[in-house]
Amino acid sequence: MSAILDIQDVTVEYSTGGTIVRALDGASLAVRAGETVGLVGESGSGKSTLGSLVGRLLPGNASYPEGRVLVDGHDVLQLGVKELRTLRREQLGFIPQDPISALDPTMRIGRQLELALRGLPNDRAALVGHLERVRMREPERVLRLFPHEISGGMAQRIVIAMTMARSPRILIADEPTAALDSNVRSEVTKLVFGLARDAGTTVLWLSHDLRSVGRWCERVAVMYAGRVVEDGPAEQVLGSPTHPYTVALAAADPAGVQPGERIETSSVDVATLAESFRDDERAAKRRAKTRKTDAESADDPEPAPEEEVVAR
Ligand SMILES: Nc1ncnc2c1ncn2[C@@H]1O[C@H](COP(=O)(O)OP(=O)(O)OP(=O)(O)O)[C@@H](O)[C@H]1O
Repeated sequence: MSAILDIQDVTVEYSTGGTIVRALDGASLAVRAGETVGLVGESGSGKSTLGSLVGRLLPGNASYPEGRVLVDGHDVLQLGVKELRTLRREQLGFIPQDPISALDPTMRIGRQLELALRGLPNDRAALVGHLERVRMREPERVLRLFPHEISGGMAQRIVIAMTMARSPRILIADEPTAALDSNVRSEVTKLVFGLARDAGTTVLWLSHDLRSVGRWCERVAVMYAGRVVEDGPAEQVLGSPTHPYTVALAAADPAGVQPGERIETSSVDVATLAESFRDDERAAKRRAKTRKTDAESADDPEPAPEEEVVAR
């Protein structure tokens, strides 16, 4: 089966205060329709940048000089504004880490949900139905509330309801449970994967939590220094990691798999691991070189101004 999402050798650079940070450095990932892929990696490895790039939702200081991103064959980085908007609305769904910031603080939940459902049935009964799908208690009352009157868990359920209402072909969830209390995390995770399965939605789940990735994703891709360094079935990548970085990540993750449960680190040659890790660090430093730029330089590509963030 061909890929519904095909990220090919992409480079992304952020320009800040006269310096350039290379956040993606030849990242590639192909995902087939219906797959659930966990994208893991330490902070700063480029997960959010890769996720946002799929919808061309990067901030204005980002440029992408190399590579292609194909969503169902559409070349996202080359699309015109109108086509891009249509692609986002019809094919993509995003769930951010901080749900409150995704909601408009000045508008009641009901009105926001109604707007998110434009083009679909969005009468009162439909709105209540969407909140019930995300197991919201007292949905009628919640529709009348403002974002500051609800908890983070409720806000995330609302964002999930808005996102999944359109049954997106691809869902990009960027650490969607990281800001939630631990007691609601697994419930929200289960909810997202359940709705995605029912809709046949492909999931790209960005996370630090190897345990939850191992439980919910059939495939795992590991990012390091702006590229995907290991990719395969979850059992294989988490159970017998081959790249030294993946071994270290699995071993170091406190929320990850218990020793002896799935990750076997005892067979790793620590000296070899440390040496390859140093090699990786040196390579990463070279790649993610933070070089001085001349703000006036005509050679610097103008960062592509992004249009409005996709309506939620
Ligand atoms: N808007 C920005 N401006 C400048 N640099 C940025 C910007 N966003 C991200 N970066 C840099 O790009 C690199 C990759 O960041 P990114 O957020 O994609 O990584 P991540 O793996 O998602 O990290 P985290 O798990 O902490 O969210 C980092 O060096 C980060 O500091």
